[in-house]
Amino acid sequence: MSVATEVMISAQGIHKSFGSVSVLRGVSLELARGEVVAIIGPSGSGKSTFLRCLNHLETIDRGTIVIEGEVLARSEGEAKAQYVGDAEIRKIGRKMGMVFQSFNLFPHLTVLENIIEAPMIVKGLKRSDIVPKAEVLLAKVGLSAKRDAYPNHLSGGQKQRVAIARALAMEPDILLFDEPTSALDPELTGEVLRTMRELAEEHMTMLVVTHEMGFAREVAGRVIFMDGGHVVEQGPSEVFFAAPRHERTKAFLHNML
Ligand SMILES: Nc1ncnc2c1ncn2[C@@H]1O[C@H](COP(=O)(O)OP(=O)(O)OP(=O)(O)O)[C@@H](O)[C@H]1O
Repeated sequence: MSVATEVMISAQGIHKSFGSVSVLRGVSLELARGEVVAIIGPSGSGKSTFLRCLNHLETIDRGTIVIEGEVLARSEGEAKAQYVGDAEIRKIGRKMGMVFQSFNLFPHLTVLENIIEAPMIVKGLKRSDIVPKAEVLLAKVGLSAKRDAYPNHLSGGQKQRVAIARALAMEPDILLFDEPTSALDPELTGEVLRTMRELAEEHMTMLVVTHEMGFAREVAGRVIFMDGGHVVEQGPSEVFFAAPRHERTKAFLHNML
């Protein structure tokens, strides 16, 4: 019996400029439930901008974004994209959690408070309901002992694991990672990648912008190579790395591997 693939993210023909600089020039991507997809490419190719467009941290100029069947923005032909109303944007936004390169933890809150803040404020959950869940998440990322510490007493790798726990506390269906290990010293990337690998093994749907070719090769099921605001090439990771087809992909991988 075949099981229909559930499309979690559908982005079609996304265009985005900052002033006169055209950063995304017709980027399309589909992500199915449980997929782990890595987006790789040279600096400035538009990877982070694309991710930020998906969860409305940036607005698109043209194209269509549908999240779990719900339209976020759509454009007819060459027309400017039209967004749905604010309440729908917020509802769609809650389907996605985001982990940033720079962690973005609240420095004046403890680890636990960082994790429970959004569920309490955005979802209106009671502290007594969310604290036990936060403690389970802290155990999951291996940081139970840091429950009451402040972020400035944590290593970069620990901060990023708190940021992952914080994103998970909102129970998103999709996790977006924007270069989660790029700000870390090399010896600290492993612990964060391990946490991400565990999430992948639990079939979390993940879209990961990364410079970590090892992660893209070993954990991602599919790899997308972006350059100059275009998707140049994509494919199952084992095929992508074994036999890249485009010269630009080959040159990029040659420099990275
Ligand atoms: N808010 C902004 N205002 C103006 N230009 C921006 C803005 N955000 C991104 N850009 C520009 O868009 C281009 C693409 O940036 P983006 O961060 O998406 O690239 P990237 O592929 O993620 O690069 P990196 O791997 O270095 O993070 C760059 O030229 C960048 O300067």
